[in-house]
Amino acid sequence: MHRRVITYSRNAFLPLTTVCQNRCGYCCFRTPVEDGCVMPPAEAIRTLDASAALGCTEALFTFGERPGAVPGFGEVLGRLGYADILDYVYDLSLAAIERDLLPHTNAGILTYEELDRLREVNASMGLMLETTAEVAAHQNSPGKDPAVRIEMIENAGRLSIPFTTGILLGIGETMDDREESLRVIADLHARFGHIQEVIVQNFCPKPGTAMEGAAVPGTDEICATISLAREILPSDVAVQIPPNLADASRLIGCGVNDLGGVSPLTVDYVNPEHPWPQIDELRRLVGDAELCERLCIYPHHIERGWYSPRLEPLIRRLRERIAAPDRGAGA
Ligand SMILES: O=c1nc2n(C[C@H](O)[C@H](O)[C@H](O)CO)c3cc(O)ccc3cc-2c(=O)[nH]1
Ligand SMILES: C[C@H]1O[C@@H](n2cnc3c(N)ncnc32)[C@H](O)[C@@H]1O
Ligand code: MET
Ligand code: SF4
Repeated sequence: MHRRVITYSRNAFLPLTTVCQNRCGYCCFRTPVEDGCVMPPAEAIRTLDASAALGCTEALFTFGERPGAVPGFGEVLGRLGYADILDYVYDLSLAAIERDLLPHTNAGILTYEELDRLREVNASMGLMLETTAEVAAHQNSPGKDPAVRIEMIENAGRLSIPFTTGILLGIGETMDDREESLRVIADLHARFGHIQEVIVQNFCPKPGTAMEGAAVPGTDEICATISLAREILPSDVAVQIPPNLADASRLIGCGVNDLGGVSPLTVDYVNPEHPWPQIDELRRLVGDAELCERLCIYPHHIERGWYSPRLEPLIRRLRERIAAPDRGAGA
C-alpha cells in the first residue's frame, strides 16, 4: 500500500523588521519605529548558526512591508550600515547560504526588479494573496489591495520563482470570496507554473488589534475550505496548513499535503502565542500518513532548474541529506 505523504520544512524564522507600511486589522506583528524594530546582524547570524546546528534547511525572512516608507525607519536601518532593508536581506541570505540554509523571503510587496535581485540568493519566495475581497481589515493596508498582490505573484511567475501563496480565513471574506481567491491562484499557476503551495491559514485574534473580538473560523469551516482548495488547485500544488494554528490532527484528513515551515528554535513571530509542535509531534499528527521532510524549493522546480546557479551545490547537498534516513542533527 502506498501511504499518503505529508511534507514539512525545517526552518528558522527571522523577522528582520516589525516596521510596516500597512496596518492590517488582525496583525500584532507590526510596531512603530522604536528600539528593537530591526533585528541586529549579530542576532540574525546567531539564529542562522544555531538553526543550522539543529539541522534546519531553510531561513525564512518574513517582515513588515516597505518599512522604508515609514518616517524614521531609514535612520534606524542606517545605524546598522544599510540604506534599504532589501540590501540587508540580501546579505543575510548570503550568510544563510554559507551556513547551508536555503533562503525563503516573504517581505510583502516587491517590484519586478526587487524580486529579480532577491531571486539570485533565494531558493523560493512567498506572498499571501490573503483574499480577493475588499475587507475592512485591509482598509489601511495599500499593499493588501488584491490587484497589487496579484501583480506581484504574476511578476514572480515571469521570473520563474518557486512561490508560496495562500489565503487568510476569517478576515471578513465569504466562502464565495475564498473560492474566487483560490481560482485566481489556480489561474496564476496555469499561466506560470510557479506556485508550489497554497497556505490555508486561519485568523487568530490578537489582543489590542482591531479584530481582537472577531469570530474565528471553526474547524468544520476550515476543513471545507481545505477541501475546496484541493478541488480547485491542480495536484502539483500542495495545500499547506500551519500546524500550530488550528486542530491539525482533524484538518489533515481534509486534503492537506504540507505543514509548511516548522522551527525547532524560533517562535512563529506572527502568531507568537501558538508554539510549533516538535517534529515527533508532527509524526503523531499525520496519523497513518508518512511525514517527509522537504526543502523550500520543491523537487519539480529543482528538476526544471528554477534556481540561481549559486544555489546549485547547496540544493544538491541538502537534497541528499534529507533523503538519508539517519542524519544526526535534530533528526
Ligand atoms: O511564503 C510564505 N511563507 C510563510 N511561511 C513559510 C512557509 O511555511 C515555508 O517557509 C514554505 O513552505 C517554504 O518552505 C511561514 C512559516 C512559518 O514558520 C511561519 C509563518 C509563515 C508565513 C509565511 C508566509 O506568509 N508566506
Ligand atoms: C505572514 C502572514 O501571516 C498572516 N497573519 C497575520 N496576522 C495573522 C493573525 N492574527 N492570525 C493568523 N494569521 C495572520 C497573514 O496572512 C500574513 O500574510
Ligand atoms: N508583511 C508581509 C505581508 O503581510 C509579510 C508577512 S506579515 C509579517 O505580506
Ligand atoms: S500582516 Fe504583514 S502587512 Fe499586515 S500589518 Fe502585519 S506585517 Fe504589515
